[in-house]
Amino acid sequence: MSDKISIAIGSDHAGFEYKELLREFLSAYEVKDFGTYSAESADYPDFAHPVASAVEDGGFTLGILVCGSANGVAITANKHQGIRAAICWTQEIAELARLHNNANVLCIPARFVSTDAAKAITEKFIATAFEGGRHAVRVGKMSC
Ligand SMILES: O=C(CO)[C@H](O)[C@H](O)[C@H](O)COP(=O)(O)O
Repeated sequence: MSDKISIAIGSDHAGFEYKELLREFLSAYEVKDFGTYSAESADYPDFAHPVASAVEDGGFTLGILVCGSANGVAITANKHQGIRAAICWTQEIAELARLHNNANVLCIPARFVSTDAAKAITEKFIATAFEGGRHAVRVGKMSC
């Protein structure tokens, strides 16, 4: 994994513990934590929007968002024009999200994957590059 990659990370209460673990796991990278900062109940858009904006603005290479199902953070992040947020629950899905979809925000469903799986998914997502070619044509047709 390259140390030039910068990562914006965020979660709600359901993803808080996983976010903290991932932050430690990603200590070799430049990581900015956009909250939440405790396990107290919180609203996922309050963290998904800032992470998505940070990636959309070009300040960070990738984003990582964690909530219970990952649906809320993914739906929110995908409202941003420059964002391709993908829900990943296996390493294989994470690899495909990068290879084929050039996903730039990884969304992890904390209530449905183990902490070890979350780390492996994150590692795969970061380590995999976009394949381009026919996939670039398709990704280019995503915006409306
Ligand atoms: O999964 C989520 C959104 O897609 C959130 O993390 C919440 O956990 C979910 O909405 C359930 O809310 P709760 O307050 O934790 O019951």
